[in-house]
Amino acid sequence: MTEPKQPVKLLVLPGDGIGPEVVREVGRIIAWLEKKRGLTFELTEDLVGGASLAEYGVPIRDEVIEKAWAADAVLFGSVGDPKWGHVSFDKRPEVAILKLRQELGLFANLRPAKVFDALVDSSTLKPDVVRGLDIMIVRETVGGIYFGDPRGIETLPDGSKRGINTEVYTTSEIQRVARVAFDLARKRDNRVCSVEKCNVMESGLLWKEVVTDVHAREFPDVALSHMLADNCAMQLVRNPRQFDVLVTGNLFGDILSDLASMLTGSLGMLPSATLGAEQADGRRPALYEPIHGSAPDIAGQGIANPIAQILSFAMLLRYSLNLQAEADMIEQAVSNVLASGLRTADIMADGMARVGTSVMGEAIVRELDKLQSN
Ligand SMILES: NC(=O)C1=CN([C@@H]2O[C@H](COP(=O)(O)OP(=O)(O)OC[C@H]3O[C@@H](n4cnc5c(N)ncnc54)[C@H](O)[C@@H]3O)[C@@H](O)[C@H]2O)C=CC1
Ligand SMILES: CC(C)CC(=O)C(=O)O
Ligand SMILES: [Mg+2]
Repeated sequence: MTEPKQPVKLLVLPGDGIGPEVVREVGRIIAWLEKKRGLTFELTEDLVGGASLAEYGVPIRDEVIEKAWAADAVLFGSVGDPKWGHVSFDKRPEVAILKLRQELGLFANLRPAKVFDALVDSSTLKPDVVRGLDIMIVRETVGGIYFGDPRGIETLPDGSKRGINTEVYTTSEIQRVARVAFDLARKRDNRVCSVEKCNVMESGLLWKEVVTDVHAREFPDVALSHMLADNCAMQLVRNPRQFDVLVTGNLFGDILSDLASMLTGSLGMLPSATLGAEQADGRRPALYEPIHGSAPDIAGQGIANPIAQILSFAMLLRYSLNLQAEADMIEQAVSNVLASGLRTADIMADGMARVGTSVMGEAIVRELDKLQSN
């Protein structure tokens, strides 16, 4: 993969709650890359989620999907606002991210749970259990129970109701995400654990069969294991080091990655990349977002941790633009700032200096300056 044609076209969708607060901090890093690394970015910003509902009456416009296709990559904040709790299900702010994933075919959501040395004491687990921990969760994102039919809320003859969602996975949906996981494993510790509930779900049984088949045919050199999702939740807390790459469906991946974030210290630390299929012209649609949501409980206070968003941007540089040196620099700058003792509230510990969102962002840019001059 060669480095990108310039200017790099980014669609920036800050969204709701803390989304705009943490995306703003990426803006500083983009400005730094332009000034100090000679890169040029063409940024297009638009509204999604509750912000779009307020302005346009829909969580996302078709025009925004078109802009996402035209961009080299999408940088997404988060969506969701309790203010819109009354709207019908298909108009909720969260539809914006579901629709982007589905329309762009973003099926492989990479959620790395990596523990920074400086944060071993912030983890929910003992330092020795998490030191050096580096897990990659590969979550399928356009199938499964978030999208299956039938769905809805039906009124029964007696006036009571039933809510329905359906877990559906097809062979090809499982094959393509399994290939992503096996490919990633080959560049890491060469181990994949596939997670489902084949003991009680047919979709899980098919998942296991297809992953086993893809492994045997295409990736026999990678060590493959299987685990039921409930056990996996427990094992992630008991002994997370047993995992290298986890591959799983939409719902289990959503839950297990929020759980894994606490091994790293906070939900505010976990970035993600969501990748689609390579197109005929060689381009691959991709969206980068933290795994957290809009955090309405802390929105507007300037205290959100911007690191998950900043690390998501580092993933964008790595996966969509092949700017490995710049991605490495950002990750190193985050590591150095944490080592210097700065902490947002969510990762605060005794003896450390508590800072807000923008001071953390500024400190990371200062650290980039130091790395550049070394
Ligand atoms: N991709 C997306 O846009 C996502 C959207 N959501 C939506 O976000 C809204 C809020 O959902 P919640 O369940 O509260 O999950 P959440 O992820 O927004 O927050 C959960 C907890 O983690 C904290 N937290 C999250 N990010 C943080 C950060 N960067 N720094 C410090 N603390 C942080 C929050 O303050 C809260 O206490 C909902 O509407 C939900 O649907 C949730 C997850 C993903
Ligand atoms: C659609 C999102 C709100 C679901 C979610 O929590 C996520 O993708 O992490
Ligand atoms: Mg989630």
